[in-house]
Amino acid sequence: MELKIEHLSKHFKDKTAVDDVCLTLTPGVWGLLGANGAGKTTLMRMIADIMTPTSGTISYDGTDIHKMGEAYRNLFGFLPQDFGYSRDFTVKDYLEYIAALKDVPARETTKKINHLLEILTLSDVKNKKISKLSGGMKRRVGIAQAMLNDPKILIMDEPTAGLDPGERVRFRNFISEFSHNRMVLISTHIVSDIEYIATRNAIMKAGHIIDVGTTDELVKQIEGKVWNCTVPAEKLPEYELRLRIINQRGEDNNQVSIRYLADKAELDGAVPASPRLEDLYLWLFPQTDLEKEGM
Ligand SMILES: Nc1ncnc2c1ncn2[C@@H]1O[C@H](COP(=O)(O)OP(=O)(O)OP(=O)(O)O)[C@@H](O)[C@H]1O
Repeated sequence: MELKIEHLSKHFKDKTAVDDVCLTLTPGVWGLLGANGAGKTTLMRMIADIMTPTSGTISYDGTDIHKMGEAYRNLFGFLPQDFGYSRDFTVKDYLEYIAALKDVPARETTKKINHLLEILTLSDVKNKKISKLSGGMKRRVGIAQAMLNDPKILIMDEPTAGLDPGERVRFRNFISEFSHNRMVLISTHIVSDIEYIATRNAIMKAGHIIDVGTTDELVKQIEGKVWNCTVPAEKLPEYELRLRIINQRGEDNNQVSIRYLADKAELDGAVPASPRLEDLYLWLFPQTDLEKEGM
């Protein structure tokens, strides 16, 4: 089972949002990482077949998805950044409505909905109006609707936005289990949400996929560039100007433990740290770049 994206581009009037992207998705969880404006949403919308590419093709097991029509949609679940629902819908009514739209057989609908409500800890609010739910609950209703037809391909745009730490952990475990024999593509800029569950990651910058690999493969490129050091607190302002400090934690005796990115140690007593995906993300997307649109 594979989803092959070949030379896919999307041009808007004065903007190229996705630029000649080639990527082959295989079963497992795929993290799509990139800063704001990198083109993640545009790419996902084209994979979901709700936006027409300017050029390029997407094929599922060798068949162009446009030729598959309904058959492709039946394989597919999509959580957009903002999913639409009528203000008057209760959670249960809404999921029943989506199940009907997705041609889920009527005899399976109630069982499926109850199962998803339970896993996503929404059973207690199933008769509440969606408009009255918290942001995290609304997001979980969005996740439930995307999974109603048991999709073989599940695409989720920022699924963990608004989830609290407990909900994030449950989501990660749930998706990990669900991804067996399916393709799950998750876009996020919260790297820790996918670091431990992504089989592979694709990194997107300014419309291009700039790297693809397992977390271990990807972080190799910054081995020897991540450092830990404990420094006196009064030195911190000076070091903040000189170094790319990515984490700092106050210690006893007016000391601060810092983690920073640099080609060499720079400070006496610095020890190399094992690189993590978040370090790579910050290496590839320095804060100054993150503030610019399109990186
Ligand atoms: N309909 C549109 N018309 C014009 N430009 C667009 C349109 N949709 C997206 N863009 C531009 O294309 C670029 C990529 O946008 P996209 O939303 O795909 O990025 P993203 O990586 O999903 O960002 P975010 O994480 O903020 O959602 C941005 O510069 C955006 O302004």
